[in-house]
Amino acid sequence: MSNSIIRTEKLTKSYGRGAAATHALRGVDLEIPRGSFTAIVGPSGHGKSTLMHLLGALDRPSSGTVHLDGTDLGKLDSAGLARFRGRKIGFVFQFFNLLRGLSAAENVETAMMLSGAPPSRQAERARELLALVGLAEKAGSRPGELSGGQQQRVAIARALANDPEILMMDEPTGNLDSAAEEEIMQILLDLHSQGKTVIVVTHNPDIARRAQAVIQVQDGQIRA
Ligand SMILES: Nc1ncnc2c1ncn2[C@@H]1O[C@H](COP(=O)(O)OP(=O)(O)OP(=O)(O)O)[C@@H](O)[C@H]1O
Repeated sequence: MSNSIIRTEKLTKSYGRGAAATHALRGVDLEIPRGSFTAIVGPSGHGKSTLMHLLGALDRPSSGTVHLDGTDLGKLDSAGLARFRGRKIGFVFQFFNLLRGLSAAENVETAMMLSGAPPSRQAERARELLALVGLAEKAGSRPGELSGGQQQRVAIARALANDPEILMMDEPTGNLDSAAEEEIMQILLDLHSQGKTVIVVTHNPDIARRAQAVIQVQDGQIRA
């Protein structure tokens, strides 16, 4: 097993065509070690989210390759890519993206719908994961009844539902106050110490300071 869980070569991504094209990534070579805690930082609009989307198989590059756990993502068709992504990666976004009409537990269970696990096991695992993020008491609450920090913890529990090796987050604390931000940070550090590979796109210097590795994206390239 390689020591890098993600490796990219000459990765580029352009949106649009011709004179109107935006060259969001312009040749990115990077490696992310298995089990590391990596922050992706850089000025707004310089390509961080685009990079995360390519690393996480949410989008395809214009050119170049991404190897994720030894698999060349460019060799997978759309269905294969979706399956691979579902197995390997849990995602957390800035605005939580929870389903408003469902309870916290049901939100976590939705991520397991395709796992084939029996519903009783899914319900049990949802409760275990909510307990892990300190929300055992709130399993029956809907997102509207939870604070921003609590909603983000539900989103983390959901991202962990299928026990992914990698957790990818785009500005997970961007919408939170500093107390909630610290709670989320502690959860991320715990997950990292349990062996998860944690990759966080962030403007938050506290997160970047506590990461093991920092990747600086500027003008669509990695700054050495
Ligand atoms: N779907 C899209 N269509 C067209 N242009 C896009 C698209 N997504 C991103 N871009 C452009 O690509 C460039 C990089 O955007 P990206 O979202 O990756 O930056 P970012 O560093 O994550 O920014 P922020 O910190 O503000 O979230 C920007 O110029 C943006 O306008």
